[in-house]
Amino acid sequence: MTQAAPHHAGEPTPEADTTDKLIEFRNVSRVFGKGSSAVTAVDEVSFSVDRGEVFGVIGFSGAGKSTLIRMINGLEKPTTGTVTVLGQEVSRLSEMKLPKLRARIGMVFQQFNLFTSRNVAGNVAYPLKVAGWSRADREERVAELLEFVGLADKARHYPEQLSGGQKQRVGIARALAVKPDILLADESTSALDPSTTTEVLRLLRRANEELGITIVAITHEMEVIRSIADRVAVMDSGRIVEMGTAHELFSDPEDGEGSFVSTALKDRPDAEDLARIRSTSDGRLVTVSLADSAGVGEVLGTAANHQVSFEIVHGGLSTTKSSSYGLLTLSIDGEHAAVESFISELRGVGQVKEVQA
Ligand SMILES: Nc1ncnc2c1ncn2[C@@H]1O[C@H](COP(=O)(O)OP(=O)(O)OP(=O)(O)O)[C@@H](O)[C@H]1O
Repeated sequence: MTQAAPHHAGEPTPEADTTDKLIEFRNVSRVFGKGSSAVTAVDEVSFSVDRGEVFGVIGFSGAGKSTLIRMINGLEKPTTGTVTVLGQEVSRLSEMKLPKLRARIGMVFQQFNLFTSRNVAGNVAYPLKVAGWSRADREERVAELLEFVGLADKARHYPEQLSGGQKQRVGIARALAVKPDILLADESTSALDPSTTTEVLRLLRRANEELGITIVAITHEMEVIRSIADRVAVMDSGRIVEMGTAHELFSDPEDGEGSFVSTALKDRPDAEDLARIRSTSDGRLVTVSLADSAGVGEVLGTAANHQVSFEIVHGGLSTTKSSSYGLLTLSIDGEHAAVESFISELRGVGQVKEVQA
């Protein structure tokens, strides 16, 4: 990346922030402990996040997601490698400069972390007070933010009077208060029920689309990635094992036992499903991965012309932030040659794999 020469030892100038790569990890590892008890929480990770992107990091518990996100705002330091945020190498910033960088990075937490003794307006105003905003400016900004998150009528309520979803909306308003460039969302919906999750995800999406804020969201919930992420990194044992657009990941997940995406999507029938399917149907089983669900209906509609019949025995169609995809398992009945010709037609709309029953 392009970066201006440091103006004195180890501290790049703020003007270095001219790049569209807001965050860059280069060969970053973080090891906790020493010797035989050492744990490599993050292992040789490299990726970058562009301005305006929603970047999701997903993986099983203990994969290293929290450690990774904490390196973005300097709460953790890499053992090796470099983390550059807004043009500045985080671990080289002085105690004086780190708070300035942190002020440009908002954070939303799983447990909301609101001040119970302050009301909603007081919680949202807090970072503005720390940043030295005048009372009049604070009041104006708080009103604007509460309007944005749909809680204008709750300004004088205390956190204990709010639902989980409302508390998280206060958390988001507070994180956005000082107009940061980056929002870090650490399992922001994990404590919420499904309908509240949707409401909070919709708000994060609006923050990205309407305010242009770059978001890094770490989660173990596929739904979060599916509905807001542009690009995704899948972490396993400290490493990034898959990375791509949300669409690539969902429409063509890595096969194999233990692959996070395959397991979470349950995209292919497992042994139990197969036994159930086999007890009711003896057709040829294939899985069709659709990178785009357009066209599949038309092909399925030609089954009768091919003199085959089929049944969708597993999977379905779904959408990501920007597109649709599908993973269908079909049981196809008919003469061998007819089934073959129907399958070759299916290959025109997706990737077809035989399912070994
Ligand atoms: N301060 C620490 N000291 C020692 N080990 C740590 C520390 N922080 C994290 N670890 C270890 O590093 C590994 C990665 O942890 P991390 O919390 O980053 O994973 P995670 O994917 O965020 O998991 P979760 O979703 O459960 O929080 C784990 O094995 C964890 O026990």
